[in-house]
Amino acid sequence: MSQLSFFDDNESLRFPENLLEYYPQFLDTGAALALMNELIATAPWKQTTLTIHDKVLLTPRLTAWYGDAKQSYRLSEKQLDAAPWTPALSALREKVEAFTHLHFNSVLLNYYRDGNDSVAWHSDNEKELGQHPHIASLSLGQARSFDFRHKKDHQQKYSLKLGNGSLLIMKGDLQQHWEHRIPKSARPLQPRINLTFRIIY
Ligand SMILES: O=C(O)CCC(=O)C(=O)O
Ligand SMILES: [Fe+2]
Repeated sequence: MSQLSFFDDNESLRFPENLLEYYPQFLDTGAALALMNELIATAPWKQTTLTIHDKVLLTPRLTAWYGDAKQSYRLSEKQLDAAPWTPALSALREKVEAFTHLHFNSVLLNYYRDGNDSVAWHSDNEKELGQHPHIASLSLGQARSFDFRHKKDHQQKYSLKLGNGSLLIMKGDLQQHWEHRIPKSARPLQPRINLTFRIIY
């Protein structure tokens, strides 16, 4: 499978390949859109809350969580119960595992309904994920910008468009030294679902 290069004419714009791999066509267009529509209709979507400066706000996206039995995981201080794998998500997990040679025991789904939905700067560095987690991130539907920046030097900043059917592998020191986000868009955008396959210890 072809991997998109992070090389640019300007050598300094090159993102370290030991931290990210991007495969634009992991799923074909039709399969990716069909899966998105199935997930929109069937996943146990929840909108959680977050507290900023003593204000309780709704998280600007919907989430759902699937995993092996007895899998529990603290996400943003919230204990989420993992739903059992569905046939479609089991098949997808097998495809991701065959490609990455990793075994994932859970998947977090994010549903961005339109350009107002987003995820703020963060890193996935919960201790349950281990020191240098491999996270396989599959995107369905609307292409969205994925920004990342160095935690100690925000000038070191990159952006990548995550297209329909693409697979992004996050690995190495990425969660330790970098943070990422999906920004809001002023333009009207179609729905997008992102699935992050994770290994919870
Ligand atoms: O939607 C995405 O591509 C990223 C989601 C994300 O960063 C997360 O779930 O931790
Ligand atoms: Fe993340």
